[in-house]
Amino acid sequence: MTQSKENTAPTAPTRSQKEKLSRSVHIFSYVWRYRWKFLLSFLTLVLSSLVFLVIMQLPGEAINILNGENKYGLTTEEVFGILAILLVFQAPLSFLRVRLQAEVSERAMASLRKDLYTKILRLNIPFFESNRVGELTSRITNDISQIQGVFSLTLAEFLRQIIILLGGITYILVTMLKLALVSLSIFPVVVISAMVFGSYVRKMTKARQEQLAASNVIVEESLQSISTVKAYTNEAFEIARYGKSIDETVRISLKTASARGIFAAFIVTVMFGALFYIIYRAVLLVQTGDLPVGDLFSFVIFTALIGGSIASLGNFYTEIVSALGASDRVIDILQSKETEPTAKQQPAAAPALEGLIRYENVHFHYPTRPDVKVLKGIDLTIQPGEKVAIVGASGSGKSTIMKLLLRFYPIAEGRITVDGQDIEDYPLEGFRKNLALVPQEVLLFGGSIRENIAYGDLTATDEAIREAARQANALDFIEGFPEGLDTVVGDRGIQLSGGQRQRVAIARAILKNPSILLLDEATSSLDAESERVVQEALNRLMVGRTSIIIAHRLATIREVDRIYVLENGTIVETGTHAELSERPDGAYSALARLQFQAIPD
Ligand SMILES: Nc1ncnc2c1ncn2[C@@H]1O[C@H](COP(=O)(O)OP(=O)(O)OP(=O)(O)O)[C@@H](O)[C@H]1O
Repeated sequence: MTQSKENTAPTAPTRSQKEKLSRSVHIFSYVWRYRWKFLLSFLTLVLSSLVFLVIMQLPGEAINILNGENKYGLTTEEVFGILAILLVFQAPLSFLRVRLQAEVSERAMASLRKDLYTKILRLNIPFFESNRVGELTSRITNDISQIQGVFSLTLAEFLRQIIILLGGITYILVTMLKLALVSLSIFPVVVISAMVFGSYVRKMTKARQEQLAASNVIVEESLQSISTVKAYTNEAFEIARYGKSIDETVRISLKTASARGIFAAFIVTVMFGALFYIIYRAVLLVQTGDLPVGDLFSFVIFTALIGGSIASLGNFYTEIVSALGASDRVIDILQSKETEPTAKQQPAAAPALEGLIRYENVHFHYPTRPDVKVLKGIDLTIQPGEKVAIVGASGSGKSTIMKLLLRFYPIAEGRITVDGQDIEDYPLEGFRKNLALVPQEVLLFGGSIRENIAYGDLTATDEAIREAARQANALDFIEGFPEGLDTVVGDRGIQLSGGQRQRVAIARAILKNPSILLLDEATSSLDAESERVVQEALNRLMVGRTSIIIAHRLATIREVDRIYVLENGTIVETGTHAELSERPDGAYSALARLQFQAIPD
């Protein structure tokens, strides 16, 4: 039961911003690995911002010199000379800053992405059942991009704007106190009202994004199962669903646009109104001789800089807050405890198993559905090299028996032993190396056929891959393609038929050379010829290995050593095909009759 509780992670618990901030230290540790470059980039940022502030004072000073009111005792040539030197000086600073920031953020986020992916792959199967794959991918792509945005740009720009803000205020306070006091009494009012307004607009923008994301999910889902959509002629239904969702996006967008429009009008009127009022006061000061004209010029420049930096702070705040949310979600996964034991925790050596399999009173329910008992006391013994089949109605628990042997889930009660030892006691990776699974629906990875076969043994030689393909009866059709083993399959390549895909999967299993073989027979029947070549390949694959076959068609399992008939999670009959067929009232005969009726040929 505790298991199922844990499974609800990582649909993040709501945390306060403060908690998120302290948790994000973990993400910061990735950046801190490059601390010298990180600090150097900040140093160049501070320097270039200060240089920028100095540069901005010089045009005003030039005007003061024109009017004979110069403050620093410099000539026009000297002012422009300093300007030129500063411009040249800031050039390498700017370059270094951009380059260092990119380097730190790219490298740090690359390590974070790798760690996150490693972690996700090590999570156990129940975790994947309680989390949508789309959400997990979005952690690696969108969330980390958002965090990267903060480290590559936002933090630096934020700091730069703060420096400009503080530097600018200090400058006008020191050089023109009276005027500064006028503007500082007006600015905060404007800024605070802008911020309140801004936060409303941001909230609406977020709602729009979420609605748009919901629409995209519709596109994604329908395209993923496009053949189902078409087979059920549900195009019109999907179009209507998408249309409705998009219309909602438009509605929210327009509401946001109204708010943004009012905001824009407000900013233009109030901000510029305030600015002009301040300039008006400044002109009065010039008229009374209290302010040099050049200072008025500088004042306008600095007020604009201060205004600009205040306006940008709100945006940075939003970006930082949403990156905190993103990092919180990433950390949830990084710290999730639902991992499989890795080689680091257990000795990695792969035991060479004989393949004596024993289920002892195995009871099981899925962690996500603790109330539904799927297996109710399974007992069975399979000798090394034996071939057995499990048959039974859909949902009776056949696949579950296999999944337990693969150690996808912890067993509730009872145990499974292989070669006399509890499977839980073997190092997981080493244990699984002894098993190969040929699944019902073979999904190939995008890539060449060669890569797909080599998935069974990444170190296999070309010769071994070819031999495996030959034994799997796959070499002929592979060589029929102009590119042979290098033929690309999957989304961007050629689509293989069901029988061809199965033979690639068989070749993969042959290459893995396991002592235990798990065959989940395809439900969809192949045509007679494909069926024959696939069956032949399977027979070859099973020689000398303990094999468990989930059979959907009884015709394919006449030759097995033993058949187990499963009903509602219990084994109700055991025997060879001949033995079981002799019991006309038995469960096996009933299944056989059902199939005979279903396929009347
Ligand atoms: N991941 C899962 N989470 C929760 N319940 C599951 C899960 N997988 C299977 N079940 C349930 O467990 C029961 C047994 O499923 P299982 O897949 O083992 O049956 P099966 O005999 O292999 O069926 P089929 O012949 O249709 O493949 C079913 O009631 C199913 O709904």
